[in-house]
Parts: sequence; structure tokens; C-alpha cells
Amino acid sequence: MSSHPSAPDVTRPDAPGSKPQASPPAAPNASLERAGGAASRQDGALIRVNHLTLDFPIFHGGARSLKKTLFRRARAPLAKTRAARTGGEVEIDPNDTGVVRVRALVDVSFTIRPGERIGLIGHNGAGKSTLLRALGGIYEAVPGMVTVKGSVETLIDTNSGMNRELTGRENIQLQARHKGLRTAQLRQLEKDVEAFAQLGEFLDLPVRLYSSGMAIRLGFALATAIAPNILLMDEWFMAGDAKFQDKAKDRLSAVVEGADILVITSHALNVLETWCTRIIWLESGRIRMDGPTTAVLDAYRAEMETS
Ligand SMILES: Nc1ncnc2c1ncn2[C@@H]1O[C@H](COP(=O)(O)OP(=O)(O)OP(=O)(O)O)[C@@H](O)[C@H]1O
Repeated sequence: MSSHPSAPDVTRPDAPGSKPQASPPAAPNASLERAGGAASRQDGALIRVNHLTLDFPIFHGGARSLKKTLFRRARAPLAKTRAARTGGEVEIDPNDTGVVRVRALVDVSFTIRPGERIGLIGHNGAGKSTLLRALGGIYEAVPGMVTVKGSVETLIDTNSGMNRELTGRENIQLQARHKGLRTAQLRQLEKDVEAFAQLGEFLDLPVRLYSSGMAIRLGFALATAIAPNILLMDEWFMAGDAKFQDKAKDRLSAVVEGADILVITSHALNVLETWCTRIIWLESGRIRMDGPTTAVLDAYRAEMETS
């Protein structure tokens, strides 16, 4: 599971007010493009990431002791072994000495074309979820850094796009309207989600009353009801009870096969082996390796064994 499967937006409970800041690209490029629903297979879905750097400024009470540690480290840098890596680089923002920042992504560039199934791997805090969120538009990048063409569906947070004060059914209707569905399509969507999520009378109760597993059922059923061009997925879908997982896997396989592009983050290497054609290995926010599934997973496993 991701370390923050239920975080609904850019802020974390442990870092109030913390919003990511994308740094300007090293080389300027095309402007930010998010053409939801526009691309057909003929047009070709596309993801292009161009020198993406993403920082989280940290403001919290413990920052003083943290700064002391950072100054000490700057004077006598410790050789940090790769095996010991957790999280992005923590440093004092050179442009604002009052602020400590976590560099979640550093100068990340790649292009994903139709037919590619990408797996994101790396240690805890390597930047996988942050990258997924940047691709999904949850974190806004500086124009030119992230170009996404095609309709995008994100299986990232169970609560994303969900109004917890509304009932499950009202949320279905809200999302249908957001997607521009006509009345007949809306009815079809409602029927499909109701049958798959099997929430019974809870579908007509506010989402805030749902357990996390129930919220996953609704979020998953909704997100997989309409096949997108591009599917961005965190490994949270592995949650839920065993019976739901089996159902979810079958439905997900169909959506994955139907999508032009898949990007999935997971620590389950066997899942990635089954679904992915290419793996991007992140390490402290940077791309360590990007290539065919077998080559990258072999290198990753070899590193895990020696570290
Ligand atoms: N909202 C936030 N505020 C502050 N720092 C954040 C926030 N979100 C992520 N980070 C930091 O960014 C870095 C990358 O985190 P991210 O969640 O992308 O890692 P990950 O590779 O998905 O990790 P995991 O495998 O543990 O889920 C970490 O150092 C994390 O502490």
C-alpha cells in the first residue's frame, strides 16, 4: 500500500499547509496540456514529462532541530548508502532560508506512448505517488513540465473527487455530470456501480459514514466504470476483503486492457511483471533506471539482495 492511501488532496495531516511547488523546467517546452476525453486511439494518448522537479515546503514546529541537522550534514556530509534511502532529499531552500523543503521529484523526464504499460518502483518515499499525482493533475506542474493527452482516470485516492457529505448515489450522479454523460448513460453508470460495489442501503447514505473498505468499493467501482485512455493507479486497489479483491482484479484487467496507457505504482513486483511492458525505477526523486520490465526488475532485485 502507498503510505498515504486516503489523503484526499495536496496536504498531508502531518504537514499542514504543505503544498508542492514545481520548480521551473531546466529547458522550456510545450505548454501544459490536459485534454480530458479528447483523444481517440487514432489521435494517440500521450504522456510527456519534461524536467519535472517538485518540492514540498515544510513548515512545522520541529523545523529548528531539523535545520540544525541539515546544517551539520552540510558541513560533514555522510555517505548515505543506497540501501538506507527513505524519502526524498530534505534540504534548506536556497531561495528562502526560512523554509525547509522535501525534493520529491528531481529533473524527471520521460515520454509514454500508446500501448505502453508503465510500472513505477522504488524505495518508500522515492516519489512514485507524487509522480502519479502530478500526471493525474492532482499536483499542478509548471506549464511545459507535464503534458497529458487523452481522458485520464485516476485510481489514486479512494476519496479523490468524492464529496463525503453526499451519498454514494449522489456522488455517482455528480461524477456523471462532470464527465458530461447524458441521462440514459447516467442511469447505466448508476446501475453498474451499484451492482459492482454492493453497498446495499449504504449507497443512499453519506460517504463520510463509510468504512475505508466501503469507500474503496465505491471509488473503485466508479473509476473503473468507464474505460479511460489513460489509467493512473496506485496499489491501494489491493485493499478490500478477499472476495472484493477477486472481483476487482477481473474488472481491473478489463480496464487495463482497454486503456491506451497504464501507469501503476506498486511494491508487488509480480503484479508489475504481469501487467507492465516498461518500468521506471525512482530513487530519492530521480530516475535511477527506465527500460523493459525484465531488465529493470532484475537490476532492482539484484540491488535489493546486495543491500
Ligand atoms: N503532502 C506532502 N507534504 C510533504 N512531503 C510530502 C508530501 N507528499 C509526499 N511528500 C514527501 O515526498 C517524498 C515522496 O513521497 P511519495 O509519497 O511520492 O513516495 P512513494 O515513492 O510513493 O513512497 P511509498 O512507497 O512509501 O508509498 C517523501 O519524502 C515524502 O515525505
